[in-house]
Amino acid sequence: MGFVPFTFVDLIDIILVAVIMYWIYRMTKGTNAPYILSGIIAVYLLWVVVRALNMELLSTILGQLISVGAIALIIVFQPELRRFLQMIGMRQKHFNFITRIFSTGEDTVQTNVVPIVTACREMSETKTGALIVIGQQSDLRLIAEGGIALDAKVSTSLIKNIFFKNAPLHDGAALIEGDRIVAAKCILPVTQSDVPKSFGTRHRAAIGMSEISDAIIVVVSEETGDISIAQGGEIRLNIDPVRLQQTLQRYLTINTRKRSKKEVAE
Ligand SMILES: Nc1ncnc2c1ncn2[C@@H]1O[C@H](COP(=O)(O)OP(=O)(O)OP(=O)(O)O)[C@@H](O)[C@H]1O
Repeated sequence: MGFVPFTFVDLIDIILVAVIMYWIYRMTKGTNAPYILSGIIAVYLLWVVVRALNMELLSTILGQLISVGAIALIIVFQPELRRFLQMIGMRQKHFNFITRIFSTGEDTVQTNVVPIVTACREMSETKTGALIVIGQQSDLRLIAEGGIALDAKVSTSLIKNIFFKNAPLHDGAALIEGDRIVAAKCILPVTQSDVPKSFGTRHRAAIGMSEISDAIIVVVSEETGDISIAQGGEIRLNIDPVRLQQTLQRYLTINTRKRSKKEVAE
């Protein structure tokens, strides 16, 4: 018996399936979707077996179930599909070839974390609620467009002013890119993952935003004054200002290094 021929197209096929499976894993991490998905796969496998055994009645019933399956999938996985579309919407800024050619390098200005950390420390002391998104490579235009455009230099006073209780812009998130506060009063996507019941919408929005982009989100709790930081779908609760500064600097440095490596490779 000879070997099954393995072509270059088969290799691409396997890589693409692996990438899709990884995406599905990332999008469904922490939700009930994997259980539903395994149920669907079980029904499908049963249908294949039943058909192979020529069991007419069962095969017809399962076949009918599977034919309406596509619509059922869209309904069941609506939150995940939504997150997936948002993820595509917030693709990397440099992914776009045309943008890369015409890029002036302005978007690589490093964020100075010191005024942000000082503002968070002072807001923490006064228990002023805040939600700050620090953008990196993901394109956050959609988020900025949902808020009020600002385009002002990052400063401690301005951040505190935005989140000052009852100030017109205090509700929602402030978006920082490079050294500018791009917008305030932005609405972030709330996570659909399983998070502790004690998490309110501000913390859920921080996690949700970090799931669909590479942004770093800093939260100051209005209830406790605690500072938390969300990145990559994970949230680190109650970190002190010194740790906040170190963590922000580390996240931003990692990304800058990744970027310069990419630029060298290009
Ligand atoms: N999707 C969202 N996008 C942006 N900001 C949001 C969003 N959801 C809630 N917020 C902000 O969070 C505030 C409500 O926070 P809430 O008390 O529900 O959350 P929390 O996580 O318990 O935070 P805290 O510890 O500060 O009370 C809102 O007034 C609004 O400013």
